[in-house]
Amino acid sequence: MNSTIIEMQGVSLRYDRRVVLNDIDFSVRRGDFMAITGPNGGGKTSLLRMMLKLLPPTAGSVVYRDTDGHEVTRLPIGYLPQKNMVDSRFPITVREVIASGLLGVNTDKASRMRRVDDTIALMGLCERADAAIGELSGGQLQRTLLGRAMISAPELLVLDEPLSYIDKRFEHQLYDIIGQLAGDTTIVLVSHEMSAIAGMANRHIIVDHSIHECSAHHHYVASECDE
Ligand SMILES: Nc1ncnc2c1ncn2[C@@H]1O[C@H](COP(=O)(O)OP(=O)(O)OP(=O)(O)O)[C@@H](O)[C@H]1O
Repeated sequence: MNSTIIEMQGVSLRYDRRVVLNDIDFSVRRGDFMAITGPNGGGKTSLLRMMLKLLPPTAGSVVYRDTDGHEVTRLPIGYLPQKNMVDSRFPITVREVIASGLLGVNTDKASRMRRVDDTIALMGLCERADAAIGELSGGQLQRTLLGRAMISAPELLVLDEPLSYIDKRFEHQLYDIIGQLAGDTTIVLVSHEMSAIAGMANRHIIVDHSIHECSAHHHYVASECDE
């Protein structure tokens, strides 16, 4: 089995003359739990968006590989974007948002509805299931989007700041959920609060216009991370 799922080669991203990411060579392997941190504006979200092929790099290539090592155009990916990238004025309910994570997944209606109900319960949203997303608190919206990202049990889960707006009680539940997925699901997670979640990851990355891979200990002290 080929373990590389995403391969980035010579990837750069520029806006006009401003270099956001410079000549990155980087692979995600199947089963990795990759924790990414770094300063504001360092390029973390841009890196994720290029990994997801939502943003084309200025130079270089992003390639997806199947388990035989063949290049494929698509992968089953669940994505939790940063909350500020979601338009909460859109007239759609919690249940509909979570169910939209199953679009393109081939299941019958009964099991689809069961999965939606189970995910709503897992995210602690039973009482808000039929609320419009514009009526939710920040944490409830975050849990709704997390439910959408996870409901299809994707091969790769990309989470941009999953802890933002989340209260302490759900934070611990989230660690349990992610802990259960880790190993079977490849996880790429961006967070500024690395304390608890970094301990669960097997790879630790600092993104500051380039990529530094470190030991877990060094994750807390970016300046020690020079290779
Ligand atoms: N569409 C755009 N046009 C111009 N510049 C952009 C655009 N999108 C992002 N940038 C710039 O690219 C840089 C990297 O942004 P990015 O959101 O990737 O950083 P980040 O590491 O995720 O930051 P944060 O920790 O604040 O979330 C920033 O300087 C940002 O202003």
